[in-house]
Amino acid sequence: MSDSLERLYLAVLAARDLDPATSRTARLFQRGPSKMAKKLAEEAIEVVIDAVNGDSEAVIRESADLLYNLTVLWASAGVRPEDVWREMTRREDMLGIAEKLPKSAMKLPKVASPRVAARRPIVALEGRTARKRH
Ligand SMILES: N=c1c2ncn([C@@H]3O[C@H](COP(=O)(O)OP(=O)(O)OP(=O)(O)O)[C@@H](O)[C@H]3O)c2ncn1[C@@H]1O[C@H](COP(=O)(O)O)[C@@H](O)[C@H]1O
Repeated sequence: MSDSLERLYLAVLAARDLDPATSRTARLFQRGPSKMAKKLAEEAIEVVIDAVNGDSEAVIRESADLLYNLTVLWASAGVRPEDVWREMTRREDMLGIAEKLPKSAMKLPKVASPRVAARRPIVALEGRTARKRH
């Protein structure tokens, strides 16, 4: 999926300078971040409504529109897809462990490389009772 989004992002960047009369993307850039944000919010609401209605086909279509409008907003905000993937990896490294660790074990190592510092130490779990002692 990230390949598709990255290709779309590059297409959006390329379309930014096209004629707004023929390019929706160029028109969105011409109208600015508030219009982009409005479209993104509209798409998010359409996804929600279709999901609540159990219309999975519509959820698929509106999700593609949502992702399109998201990449346009990323481009406008100077955010690249790889910036988002990096943050998702950071969370995957941390939250995947943090959900199981008792709070006392979540002290970051004092000195470490940025990537290691971002990871919480892995400790042997003593089962769910470990949480109750805090
Ligand atoms: N991936 C998309 C893409 N997905 C969705 N959309 C447009 O976004 C619309 C969905 O938003 P809306 O539901 O608000 O559409 P709408 O209600 O018809 O439009 P408005 O009345 O709200 O303006 C769709 O109808 C499409 O027209 C897209 N428009 C362009 N792209 C890609 O963006 C690149 C640049 O294309 P242009 O913008 O056409 O230059 C190309 O790679 C395109 O494939």
